[in-house]
Amino acid sequence: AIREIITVPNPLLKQISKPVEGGVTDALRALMDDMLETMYDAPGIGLAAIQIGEPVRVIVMDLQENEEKHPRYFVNPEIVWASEDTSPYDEGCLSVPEVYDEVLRPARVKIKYLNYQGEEIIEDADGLYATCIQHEMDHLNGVLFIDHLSKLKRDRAITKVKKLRRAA
Ligand SMILES: O=C(O)C[C@@H](Cc1ccccc1)C(=O)SCC(=O)c1ccccc1
Ligand SMILES: [Zn+2]
Repeated sequence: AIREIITVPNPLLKQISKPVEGGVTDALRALMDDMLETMYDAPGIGLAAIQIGEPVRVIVMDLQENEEKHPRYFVNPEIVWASEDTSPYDEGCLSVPEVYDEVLRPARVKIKYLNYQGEEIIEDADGLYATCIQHEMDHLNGVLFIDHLSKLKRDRAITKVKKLRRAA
């Protein structure tokens, strides 16, 4: 089912999400299916469970490379290594609609997570995959991409989203 995406300002988005206990169950897979459906509908390329109000450490992603659907699921993801060198990207966020700004993040990361089947995966990420997984991992720690910007830019972003909401 398509779920409502929480937008700023909302204290829920600042919560630290809790690790999933008890492995990847059918109930957890149902949540990940809802997250993916919600993400495609938005549309977006990633979604953290907290963005639909579920404070658990679960992320879905589909970078939609060359138009094929390639969904990825991450349960209890961890960044186990990050490169010194960084790369900029004009990020957006479904919880901060119609705001885009440049964020610098490590260019490459090594991640460890459980996949849809509950298998442990260790994987290297670079490019948009690296940028997106770090953006989603921030969500699990209550951090939004605008928290990496100046206070001035952050306040302007929140003011802009408030105006959008009134107009809706
Ligand atoms: O809020 C989110 O986590 C989703 C966010 C993920 C993200 C985008 C860009 C850089 C880092 C992380 C989005 O998907 S915003 C929407 C967006 O960027 C997009 C939407 C449709 C097609 C392609 C990109
Ligand atoms: Zn986001």
